[in-house]
Amino acid sequence: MSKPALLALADGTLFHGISIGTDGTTIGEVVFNTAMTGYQEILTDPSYTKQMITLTYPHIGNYGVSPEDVESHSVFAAGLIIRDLPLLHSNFRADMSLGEYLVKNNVVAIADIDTRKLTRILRSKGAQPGCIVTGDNIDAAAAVEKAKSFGSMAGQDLAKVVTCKESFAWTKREWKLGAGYSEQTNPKFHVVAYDYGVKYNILRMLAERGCKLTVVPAQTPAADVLALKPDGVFLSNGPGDPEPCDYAIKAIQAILATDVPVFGICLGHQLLGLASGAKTSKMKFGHHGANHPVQDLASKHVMITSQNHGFQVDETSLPTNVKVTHRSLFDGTVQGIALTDKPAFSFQGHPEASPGPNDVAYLFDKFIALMAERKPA
Ligand SMILES: NC(=O)CC[C@H](N)C(=O)O
Repeated sequence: MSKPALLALADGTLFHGISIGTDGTTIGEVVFNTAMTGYQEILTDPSYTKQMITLTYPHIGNYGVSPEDVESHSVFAAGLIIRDLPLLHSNFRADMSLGEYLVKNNVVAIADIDTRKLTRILRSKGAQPGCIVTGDNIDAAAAVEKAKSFGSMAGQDLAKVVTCKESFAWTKREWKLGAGYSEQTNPKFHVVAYDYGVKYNILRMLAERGCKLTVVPAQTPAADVLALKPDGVFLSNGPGDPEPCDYAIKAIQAILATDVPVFGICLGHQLLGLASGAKTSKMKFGHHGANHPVQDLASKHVMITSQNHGFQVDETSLPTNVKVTHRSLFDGTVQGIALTDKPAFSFQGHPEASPGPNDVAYLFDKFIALMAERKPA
């Protein structure tokens, strides 16, 4: 028999359901994600630190979990909120069910709640703190108070919390059916990647395109990075608010003073914006999903993209040497920028997908082309 569970929002709304993960209490910012698949990649994306994810697709867990489908070394999401966990999963790659995985990874999670109602609340009022409690005799008023105690994501520097402790090398390439992951044994470029909470598929896609990578902790000074003589510097995705990451902004400014190509994704995009003199702000409920249309303003192509962010680069704050390259067709917000006087550009969504469509993978090729231009074969 499943134990009861309660999701309490800071505004006092209560959702009664069942516990499908570990027993306990968790708090975080409640967001909704519209991806239909990819729950394991989402749970292990470090950008979700301190966030509880509502998946709007009603059946979550159909294909179980696989040890190969992780985006980092562990689960980072603060909790999972779903409509229905199927009794059975079916997938030749799976080694356990989603429920078993949640217990094994100490994730507090709730199912059997009206996720459509919850999403409508988050959409109209904005993302807000929540608390999941499991067990009998739950004190709902105490759960609402716990939710409120979370405060806001604004002002929280979480990149330095989730980053690697020491630098490491990465050579693993993209996953292929029948072959799994292979190694990059003949690299042409050396990329130093700042780890603000990096997703593995970004590293895999760079390795696939001929890079060997040195992943460095978020607070590594620019001088140490430049001493590694990189052909390019990558700024990763990551959790929290970009604005308090002053060490990163300072390091990026020092790297921009050279002619080394720079590519940023998500938090890395926001940090490139801040380092260039732009401002960032918190969005109402952000973008989380795998079905967001974004336009490349140069080619006019519209791509369906993977998204996961709650902050944005403010267009009106952009200095004259930064141009907008991509725009969200949902709300018109900035989705990509490029410096006009430096080989530096960034994307707000997730070109590495995982989960999601691969429409924006060409940005990795663009980064490779910038490095190749500077370092002819
Ligand atoms: N995926 C990310 O890198 C997210 C960036 C940032 N934490 C935001 O929420 O906007």
